[in-house]
Amino acid sequence: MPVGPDDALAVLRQDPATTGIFTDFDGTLAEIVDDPSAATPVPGATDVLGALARHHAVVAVISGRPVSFLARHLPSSVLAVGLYGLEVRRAGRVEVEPEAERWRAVVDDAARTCEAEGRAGLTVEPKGLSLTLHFRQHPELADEVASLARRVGARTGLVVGAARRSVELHPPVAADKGTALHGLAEGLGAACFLGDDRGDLTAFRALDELAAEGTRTIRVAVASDEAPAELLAAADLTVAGPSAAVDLLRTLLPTGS
Ligand SMILES: O=P(O)(O)OC[C@H]1O[C@H](O[C@H]2O[C@H](CO)[C@@H](O)[C@H](O)[C@H]2O)[C@H](O)[C@@H](O)[C@@H]1O
Repeated sequence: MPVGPDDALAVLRQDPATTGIFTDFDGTLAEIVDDPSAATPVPGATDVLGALARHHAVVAVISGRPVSFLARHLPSSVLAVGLYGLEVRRAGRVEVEPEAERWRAVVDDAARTCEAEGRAGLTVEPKGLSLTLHFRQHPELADEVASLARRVGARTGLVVGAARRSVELHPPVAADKGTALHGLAEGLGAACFLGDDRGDLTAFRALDELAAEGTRTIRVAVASDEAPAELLAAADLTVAGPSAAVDLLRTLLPTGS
């Protein structure tokens, strides 16, 4: 018999002390906005994450953003995993994937090249160990930005990935949202991940691996007209947007908290 949303989420409520809550940031906790620096969690997001962190084994935001950005928006009790797993803020300290560190100068150089060679309208977001090339406000630049990213990637060794109305360049290091989630959730009784974009698929796949190891898992997709079909197809549940994602998270709080 098919289970409804409430039944699916019940596995996340049974034992908070052995349950991990993992979520993406942009498009999941924050509405998508034109200016990347203006993104902010929707009302209630920060409070619910802080409340969940009081009861659950681990609550983490796993994002393409740097932890310096996430830290400004999240309570310190919430683990911030930045740059698709290259950075973690734990107990106020930032740990960086050692293999990625030597790419910092390469990323700086790539950001300068993109600023110099990109057409007016391209927004370059340097993030330390990776960078994002945004064309949300100029969709006509999409192909040109993709080709600039491929060119810079080929010259520098950085790996190109697509994101919502943007292209990203990452160090060729074996880290992504999936490896981050797997490392944090291993051994837990239950875990979920909420995400909206293709970069979140690795986290869904990590949940598949954890499920094979015995963890009860839930994948939540945040729908939008930019959501990849593969993400929606892989989800156990779909919510309409960030406010609905926060409503879902609120239902995971123990009664009376
Ligand atoms: O993993 P996430 O937390 O989803 O972060 C992914 C990227 O999100 C940001 O870009 C996206 O959101 C912007 C603000 O709404 C929007 O303008 C842009 O079009 C989206 O691609 C962020 O700027 C990137 O650094 C993150 O990697």
